[in-house]
Amino acid sequence: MLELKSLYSGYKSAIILKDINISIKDSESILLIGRNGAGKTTLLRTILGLNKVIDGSIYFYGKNINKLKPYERVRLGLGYVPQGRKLFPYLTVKENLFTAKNAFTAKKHTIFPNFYDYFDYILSLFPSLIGLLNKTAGSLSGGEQQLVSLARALLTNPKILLLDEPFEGIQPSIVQLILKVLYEIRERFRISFVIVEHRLELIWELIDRVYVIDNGSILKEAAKTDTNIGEVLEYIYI
Ligand SMILES: Nc1ncnc2c1ncn2[C@@H]1O[C@H](COP(=O)(O)OP(=O)(O)OP(=O)(O)O)[C@@H](O)[C@H]1O
Repeated sequence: MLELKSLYSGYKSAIILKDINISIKDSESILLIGRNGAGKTTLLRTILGLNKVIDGSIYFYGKNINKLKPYERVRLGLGYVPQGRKLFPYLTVKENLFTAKNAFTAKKHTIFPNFYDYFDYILSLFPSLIGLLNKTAGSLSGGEQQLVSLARALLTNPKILLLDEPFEGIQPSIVQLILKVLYEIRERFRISFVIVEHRLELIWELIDRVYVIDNGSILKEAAKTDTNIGEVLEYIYI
């Protein structure tokens, strides 16, 4: 489904990611771990097109998407829940959620052909957002904003969802709600996840493979069922 081949990327001032090779099959999910500044966020941003590919390729269902703009990638099926939510603070919650509409209609949803039916379904997963629809996103708490960010990404109808530290600074009841939603959408729509998270106990059931990123390169990788998985997970403590 998603393949990164000898990928180099970074910022104008520096090459951060070096020779990244990752391959994700349909309905498979991965965890990215690594110390602060290792390049995890840069990797998610590069997959989404927010950082330019310097060398190498990104394939999505066999199509090279290197040159596509972020909105075009979202229309193909890449969803993103960025670190720090990145909502439009002066737009209402409803307006933030409706920014997903064009990406939704760009492709067929297997169960919900109509955006408004799908919108009602997604809202039913986040009942606490119903009373907040007309509030500005910037006036919400951090946890509520994270729910809006996740709901917005889901409304684009992603085939793969990139989640950058989705539980950072979130209270336990909202952490549990986010997990419940992720389990439900995985069961129902078989979507894949790329998760950056250091609290293994939260996401262990959701993932199939772990990659350790260090200084912009992949240092180790293992499937959950591999015998060396314990050795790979030790890097979470570094
Ligand atoms: N806008 C930028 N311009 C230049 N360098 C940047 C920029 N943003 C990040 N970097 C650098 O890129 C490197 C990787 O940062 P990145 O945010 O991808 O790491 P990370 O693994 O996600 O870290 P964390 O766990 O702290 O979120 C760091 O050295 C960082 O300083």
